[in-house]
Amino acid sequence: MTDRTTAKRVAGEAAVEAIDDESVVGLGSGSTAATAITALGERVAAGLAVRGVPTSWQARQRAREAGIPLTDLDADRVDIAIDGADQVAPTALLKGGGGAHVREKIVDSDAERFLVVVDDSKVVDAIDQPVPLAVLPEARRPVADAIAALGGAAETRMATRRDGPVLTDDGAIVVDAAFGVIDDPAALATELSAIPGVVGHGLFVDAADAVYVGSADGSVAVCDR
Ligand SMILES: O=C(CO)[C@H](O)[C@H](O)COP(=O)(O)O
Repeated sequence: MTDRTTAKRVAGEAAVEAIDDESVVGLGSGSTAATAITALGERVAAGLAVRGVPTSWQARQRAREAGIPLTDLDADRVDIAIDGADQVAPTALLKGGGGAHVREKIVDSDAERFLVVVDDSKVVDAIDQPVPLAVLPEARRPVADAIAALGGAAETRMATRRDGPVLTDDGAIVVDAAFGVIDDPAALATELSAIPGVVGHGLFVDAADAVYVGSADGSVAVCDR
């Protein structure tokens, strides 16, 4: 097991301890959130009564395998969501490495409490990785032009196992928009949301209630936000 794997697992397991009986739980996407789904499945097997709301096809499959009963946002409000992130800065998260950021934002923002689980390599002073966008396919070129007008550079994320772009669970293409170091994530988030054809973006501003940061030595730092 790699150091990074241990760090992710302990963060996921620690966050799952915060889930109360009878909760509706947002189930995040990605490898770190997967450790929380596994740990939650173990608590369900031990008698915890919860219902999960998956943030992606992947999360749904993992939850089924873990034995977690599922519900949806029509039927239930989310009490607590646990999700990963690609970067964690003081006032914002970057998400969408797996292209699930639109559904993740819907579920995570519906939650009464949103817990982020990361290994310690994800904590940064400022977000500097490209921002994933979910874009309607017809809007690819106009969105790229709008990103350029904001001083960024847009690159369509291509699939590795087939010819064509990466598609989200909802059929949007994923465009990664590079801006270098993002000094004002709130302002950029507003600008990205206003671009026609952008279904959603991976900047989550002031969204987390707590961040669980796992380390390779098995320790977890919990940072309330
Ligand atoms: O936002 C996400 C998917 O869209 C993931 O939560 C994010 O990419 C982190 O993934 P991992 O825990 O595998 O590093």
